[in-house]
Order: sequence, then C-alpha cells, then structure tokens
Amino acid sequence: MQYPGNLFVVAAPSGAGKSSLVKALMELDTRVAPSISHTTRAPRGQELHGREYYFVSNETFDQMVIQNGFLEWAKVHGNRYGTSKHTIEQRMAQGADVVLEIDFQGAIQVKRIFPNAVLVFILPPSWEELRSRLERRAEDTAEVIEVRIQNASAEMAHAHEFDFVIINELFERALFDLKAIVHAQRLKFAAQRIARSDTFKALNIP
Ligand SMILES: Nc1nc2c(ncn2[C@@H]2O[C@H](COP(=O)(O)OP(=O)(O)O)[C@@H](O)[C@H]2O)c(=O)[nH]1
Ligand SMILES: Nc1ncnc2c1ncn2[C@@H]1O[C@H](COP(=O)(O)OP(=O)(O)O)[C@@H](O)[C@H]1O
Repeated sequence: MQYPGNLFVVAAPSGAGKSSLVKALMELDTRVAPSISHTTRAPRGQELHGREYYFVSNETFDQMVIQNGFLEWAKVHGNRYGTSKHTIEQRMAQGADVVLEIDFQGAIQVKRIFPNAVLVFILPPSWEELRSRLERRAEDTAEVIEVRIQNASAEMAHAHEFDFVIINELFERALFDLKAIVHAQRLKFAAQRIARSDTFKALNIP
C-alpha cells in the first residue's frame, strides 16, 4: 500500500522518553499527526479518553479485533493496545505524516504492511536512568514499574530490527535526532516523486 504521507513508528521501553519526544516533535512540526491507539489499560494521571488513548473495555477491544478494525494490536505489560485501521488510513490518504507510538511487536507488524514505514527505537542511557525516570514520572505503582523494568530487556533486544536507534540521554539532542530522521525521510520521499515526475522525464537523461 502507498499513501502520499510518511509513516513513522517510535518504540521504546517504558520510561525511555518516547511520549515526551513525540509530543515535542509534534509541537514543532504541524505536519506530523499522531495516531491515538485503543487500549484496555486504565487511564493514569491526567490522561484523557480520545487524547492519549481511547480507553475501552475488553469486550469493545474484542469486537474491534473480530471486525478486523486494527492495523496491528499487541499485548503489552498485561494490557492490549491497538492501532485503528480507519484513523491511520484516513490521515495518510490526506497526505499527513503519521507517527505511531507503539511497542516492538506492533512495529514489526506495521513494517510488513507498510515496508516504507520508518522504524525508530528509543533507548535510555542506562538502567539506573530508566528506573529513575519511571519513578520520577510518578504515575505508576511500584509493581507496575517493576513489570515495565522486567519487560524492558526483552523489548530492547529488538532494537536491531529498527531502521534507527536514538539514545535519549540529553532530551534536546534526542529530539534533534528524531527531527533529522523525519526530515531525511521527507527528502527521500520527495526525491522519489521528482524522479517519477514529468519534469524529470523531460530532461531526457539517458
Ligand atoms: N502494539 C501496540 N503497542 C502500543 C499501542 N499503543 C501503545 N502501545 C505500547 O504499549 C506500551 C505501554 O504503553 P503505556 O501504557 O502508554 O505506557 P508507557 O510506555 O510507560 O508510556 C508502550 O510500549 C506503547 O508504545 C498500539 O496501538 N499498538
Ligand atoms: N532525556 C531525558 N532526560 C530526563 N528525563 C527525561 C528525558 N526524556 C524523558 N524524560 C522524563 O522521563 C519520564 C518518562 O518519559 P515518557 O516520555 O513518559 O516515557 P515513555 O513514553 O517512553 O514511557 C518522564 O517524566 C519524562 O519527562
């Protein structure tokens, strides 16, 4: 499938900083649209239905799976999360660049469907920093933080399957790297369009 927009997928272990980075990217770049996932997890802190996620029951999620409503879905840290097909196809068809903040299982599924999707993995600078970010965020119980730390190494073992890896040590540096990836992909996409255009063909390059 080929749409006029680019598709970016950002994955990371919990606490590495993917939501903060994607949020900062979208504040700087209005051409990037988010995809709001559906999840069976309960909202935390200031999260709002329809802003961070669509918080749905297990039954609603089951219905969407049966009706083939998800582009991809996966079980992560004991809850289910999925990307709605409808929303993403609509946005990409309008020419928006869409960024999916999903786990590695979802990222790999998306790459199979959209081989042009750009997969970015965010790493924390150290285990100590990962733990302290989860603690400083102060939105999860100690048990939830433990599950997330335990799952982190299995998630990070998939980093090599991604197109790019960013170490989020200094936030501004990591944001610069993410912006550079988005920019490079746009240039690549534009180059492909130019190479197929009539203007280029008219140059009659042998
Ligand atoms: N496969 C998949 N993973 C998702 C989706 N939405 C969120 N996730 C992932 O689920 C994991 C948990 O997300 P969340 O509960 O918000 O916790 P956080 O990672 O600590 O911010 C993260 O790895 C998210 O990237 C989705 O639609 N599909
Ligand atoms: N480079 C960084 N340096 C210090 N703290 C950071 C950095 N990036 C993110 N954080 C903080 O770490 C915590 C986890 O970040 P968050 O974006 O929620 O992670 P994720 O979405 O990957 O779970 C948040 O409190 C965020 O403000």
